[in-house]
Amino acid sequence: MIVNALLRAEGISRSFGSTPALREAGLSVAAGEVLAIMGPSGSGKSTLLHCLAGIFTPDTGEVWFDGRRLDTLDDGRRSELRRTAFGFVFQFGQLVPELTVADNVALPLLLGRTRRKQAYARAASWLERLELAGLGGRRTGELSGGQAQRVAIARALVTGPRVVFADEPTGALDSLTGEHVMDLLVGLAREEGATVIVVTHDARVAACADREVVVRDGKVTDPYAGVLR
Ligand SMILES: Nc1ncnc2c1ncn2[C@@H]1O[C@H](COP(=O)(O)OP(=O)(O)OP(=O)(O)O)[C@@H](O)[C@H]1O
Repeated sequence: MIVNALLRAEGISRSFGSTPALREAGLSVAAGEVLAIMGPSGSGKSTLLHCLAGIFTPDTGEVWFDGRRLDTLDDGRRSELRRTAFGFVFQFGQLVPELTVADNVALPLLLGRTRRKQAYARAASWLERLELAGLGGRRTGELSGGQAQRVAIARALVTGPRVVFADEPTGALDSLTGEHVMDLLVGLAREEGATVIVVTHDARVAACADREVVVRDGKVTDPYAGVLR
């Protein structure tokens, strides 16, 4: 197993009503690792991601982040941890349409009480890194799918997160655009030393990862497959 894992799930189970989504799933993720979670539709990938990120709490089992139990933190502490240590990229619908691109990227910093001027300066620098310079004043509805996903990546990375959670980040994009978006996400996260956990159906997306695990029937089939350390 991974010694000193940054993030670890141990025997986590979670049901929705009578539907079991996770059945004693286990997974360890090392700091700086880029991990792909694959598996059939309905196998429990998103539920696992949400439990690792503290969005859902498992019914049983434990989740540890950086040596601390995450699943037993109260809602306020878990949302603070999500805001400060984690970044999120979803398939779509994550940007606030009433706000401009720059507002969307600056938002997590403003919520964390960074001063306005500094927040917008950092947002502008991240927009540039994501090849979006000049688009800061646009409304998100005026963007292409690939541009919107790059804005979402800028927003996920602007706070300097330890872990970026991505759920089908290229699911709504054509394959060439998806590849470009993935290259930017993985490249920039590596530059920043962030860990990336990406749920995907796409083998080309998984190929960007250091390691790939498969979820089947609510379990990680071989949680240490491909572990090098
Ligand atoms: N909010 C929910 N309410 C009820 N059932 C849910 C909910 N979320 C997930 N489930 C059920 O839990 C199981 C696992 O779902 P999950 O979304 O984790 O799978 P997945 O592998 O991510 O699927 P997909 O690849 O299709 O997105 C499925 O049977 C699903 O129907």
